[in-house]
Amino acid sequence: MWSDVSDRAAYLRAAAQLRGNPGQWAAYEARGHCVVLAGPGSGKTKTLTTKMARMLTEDVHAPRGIACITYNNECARELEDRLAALGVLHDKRVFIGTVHSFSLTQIILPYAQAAGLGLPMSFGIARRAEQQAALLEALGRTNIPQNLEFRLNNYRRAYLNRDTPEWREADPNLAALIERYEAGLRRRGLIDFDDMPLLAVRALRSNQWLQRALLAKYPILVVDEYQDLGSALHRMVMGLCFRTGMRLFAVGDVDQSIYGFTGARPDLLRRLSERADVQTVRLRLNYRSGTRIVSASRVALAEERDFEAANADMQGAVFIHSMAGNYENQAVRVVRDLLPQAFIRHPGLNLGDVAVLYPAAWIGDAIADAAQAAGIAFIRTDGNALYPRSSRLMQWLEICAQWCCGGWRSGDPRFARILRGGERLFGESLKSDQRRLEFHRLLISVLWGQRDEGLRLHYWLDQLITQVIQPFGNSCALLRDELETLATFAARLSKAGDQRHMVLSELAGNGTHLSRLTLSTLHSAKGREFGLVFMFGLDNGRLPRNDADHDQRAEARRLFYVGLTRAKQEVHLLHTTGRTSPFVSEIEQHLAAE
Ligand SMILES: Nc1ncnc2c1ncn2[C@@H]1O[C@H](COP(=O)(O)OP(=O)(O)OP(=O)(O)O)[C@@H](O)[C@H]1O
Repeated sequence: MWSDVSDRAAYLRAAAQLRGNPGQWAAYEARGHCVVLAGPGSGKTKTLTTKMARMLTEDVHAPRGIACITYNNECARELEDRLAALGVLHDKRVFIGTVHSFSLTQIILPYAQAAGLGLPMSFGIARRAEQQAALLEALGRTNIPQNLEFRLNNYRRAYLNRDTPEWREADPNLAALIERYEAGLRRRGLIDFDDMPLLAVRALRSNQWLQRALLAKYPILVVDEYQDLGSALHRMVMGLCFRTGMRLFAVGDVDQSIYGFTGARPDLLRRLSERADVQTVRLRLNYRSGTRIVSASRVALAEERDFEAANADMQGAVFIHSMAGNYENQAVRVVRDLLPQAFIRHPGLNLGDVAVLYPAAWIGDAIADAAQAAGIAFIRTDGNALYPRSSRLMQWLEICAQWCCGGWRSGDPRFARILRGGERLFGESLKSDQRRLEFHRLLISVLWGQRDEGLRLHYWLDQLITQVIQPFGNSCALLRDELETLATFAARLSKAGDQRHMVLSELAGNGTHLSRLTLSTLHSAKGREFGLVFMFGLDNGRLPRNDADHDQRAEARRLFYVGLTRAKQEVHLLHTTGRTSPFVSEIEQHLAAE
């Protein structure tokens, strides 16, 4: 949670930059519902954060606040960082998080009983093993067929209203299985991840007073990356904003929709922007990328768009590399040749300005191994990362580590931020003032006593786990998954673990991206920007996949577009010789014709 704007000058300075762009300024000045629909690098996030800082100062007065919903915890962290840079401080006035966490913390936990959701007084969030046990029971089998969980969850997301005939008619067997599965979870006193938005929508639909209670708390709803958020959020927006009176400020880009496979519906954003009671703003200028990268991205998208680079003097460059050998051989070439050559062209950049992006996490293993062998520090943000980047507990530990590695002296991060983050995580067990005080006391004493960046991470973490995390976290139902993630990571740090040599500064560095090469899937790179981008593994059969149908091929094309548009100065498209992705071939033809 965040709060007051401590430094008005910071957001006013940011606003002065928007003034030169009529679209951004119109969005900044909008008083009613407003949707910003614009391409990559056009300043959607910049406009959103600056406007949020302004609305918190000028439009919404304490104790009321603003709820801001975004796609995942990584995007939420990006927004938190950008807001912090605008002087927006932490407290209870602002919610920033995913649809799931909004549903859980703002609707289900406070109102489950009053809203008649049929949940027990005390319920927990199902761990993976518990979900599987409930599903096996519902199936009456000993194994779960491949893809079933994926299909089941997509079905739940697609048919929100179970009172309609479609719920049962579209796939009667699946609908019945889901009902048995959910009943099994409830018997165990559990809800799962996908239950969260579903229960929240149900609670809102049948309780007008609940919509008004949320309006009282949050008169403004801000939504980032609208194209990737599914029907549940759209339903909430329809109810809360267009029937109950919350003001909506949403940004998104249909061309960057890359989560259709999880049930995201980009057409919902388009429909929203077509409403007569919504002011729709379109932005044309790309502030991020050089002119050559912008024109290559138009080719990549294969749709008529009028985007232009904001700075015509900045050309940027697009390189295509046909590479022999397997991914391991190719990765060595990236690390040994291409990366050093790029630094010679751009001596002002450092590793933190570079990303290697690839279509799937396993392809990233080759780059990670080559970087490790070459002694290059990197940070992985994909599924094969040291720990899931989406873990709020691990994100909090990263800032605790930063504080111990010098933040205590520089004020970056501030201890108040660590404290509030901790209070949010362990909130369930901090109900009394005395308990909260005890938490503050223990946390400061453990962190203060371990201010040494060379400290073995295993030792540092062990102190924190035994003295703070276990005493305050073990009784928190909402932390069960997170504690499992932490235990897995801690095991890797132990004497027999593959990460036993890790020191504190490495965990701190994981949270900053500074001076580290970023390794990421194309999906996880959404919303980010880098000076130099290497897109690795762009082979036919991988992007798009061999078995892709029409829609999947279109989504693969958008994914390619998202990757390409992360780059400011240079983008490198790398593919295996003889297996060029058709998307790369199109760019090749475009470059040849230039
Ligand atoms: N009016 C402006 N003047 C100068 N720089 C700007 C302006 N608007 C945006 N920028 C800069 O352009 C870059 C891209 O902005 P931002 O990340 O907000 O774009 P976005 O539309 O959210 O991009 P994407 O959809 O690709 O994630 C940032 O470095 C931002 O600071």
